[in-house]
Amino acid sequence: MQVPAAFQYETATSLEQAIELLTRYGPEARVVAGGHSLLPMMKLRLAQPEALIDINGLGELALIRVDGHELSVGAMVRHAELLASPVVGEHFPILRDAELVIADPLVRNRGTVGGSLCQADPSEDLSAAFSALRATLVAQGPGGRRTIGIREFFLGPYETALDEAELLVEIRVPIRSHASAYRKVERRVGDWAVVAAGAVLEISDGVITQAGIGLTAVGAPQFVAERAEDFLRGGRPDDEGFAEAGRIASQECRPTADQRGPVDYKRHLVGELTARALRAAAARAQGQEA
Ligand SMILES: Cc1cc2nc3c(=O)[nH]c(=O)nc-3n(C[C@H](O)[C@H](O)[C@H](O)COP(=O)(O)OP(=O)(O)OC[C@H]3O[C@@H](n4cnc5c(N)ncnc54)[C@H](O)[C@@H]3O)c2cc1C
Repeated sequence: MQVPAAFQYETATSLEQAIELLTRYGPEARVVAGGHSLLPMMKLRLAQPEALIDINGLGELALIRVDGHELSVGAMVRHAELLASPVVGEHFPILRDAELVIADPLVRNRGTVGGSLCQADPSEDLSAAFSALRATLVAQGPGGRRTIGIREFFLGPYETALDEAELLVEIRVPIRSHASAYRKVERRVGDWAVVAAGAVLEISDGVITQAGIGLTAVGAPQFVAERAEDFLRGGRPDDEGFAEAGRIASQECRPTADQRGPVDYKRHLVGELTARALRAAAARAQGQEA
């Protein structure tokens, strides 16, 4: 049986206390949220924190709110809560689509939105979905609060822009007129993505004024396909343009061969899923369910 190395365990009762504990224990301390990523890594001894700071008691981080014209998702919101949220379903179908295919109900009941982003796993679905939405992340540390654009948050696999004693507090996304969708291929239900693509479209007078394309599991820098986004902006939302955007996305990502498939297959999936997500988003913009 795999067991983690010994560690100190602390329960934070406030955000301030969590930051104080992180500061006191230093670089060898980690916060634990749902524990679904961290604990398996500890059991495999890939992570050996000297102290775990449990933030499950921080109810202030577990809210989904509409704040002015923005959706605010607390870092401790569970996957299942994001999936069940009516405001998320109405304004951000890309998040609902993604949550429907993340793991299984056991993981979704416990795993958190903040933990998913902070883990920065290259195959994480929410990282791609929130990157397509150009979300803003709010972090808090000993020096106070700061905001980080999600496209500056991911520094590389398992690496983020958070400072040592900083916590991710909330994720903010403007509620504006846009349409979105997420499409994933997995080997079996509940598995990590072979490839997944998310699309966000803002359309005005029949022209695309802004586009977001998020990709996961294919080494796309910051989980996005920027050249495909540039191509779409200013064009018409039609099948031909979507297929070309998919082709560009398939060229700009950097998949590697693994047990989920060879590089060519993954590039093909990127093209296909990007086009499908764009078509589904465009259909939703016209009030059709996709
Ligand atoms: C069987 C299984 C299947 C899965 N399938 C999928 C899938 O299909 N798609 C997918 O996207 N994901 C999948 N996951 C991953 C799952 O989404 C994540 O494990 C989980 O949501 C991470 O959140 P957590 O709350 O469990 O994080 P934890 O494991 O508690 O933490 C992860 C990391 O983030 C840090 N952290 C957590 N919260 C904060 C915070 N607020 N501020 C700063 N740092 C923080 C921790 O210190 C740790 O380093 C799967 C996981 C499992 C176990």
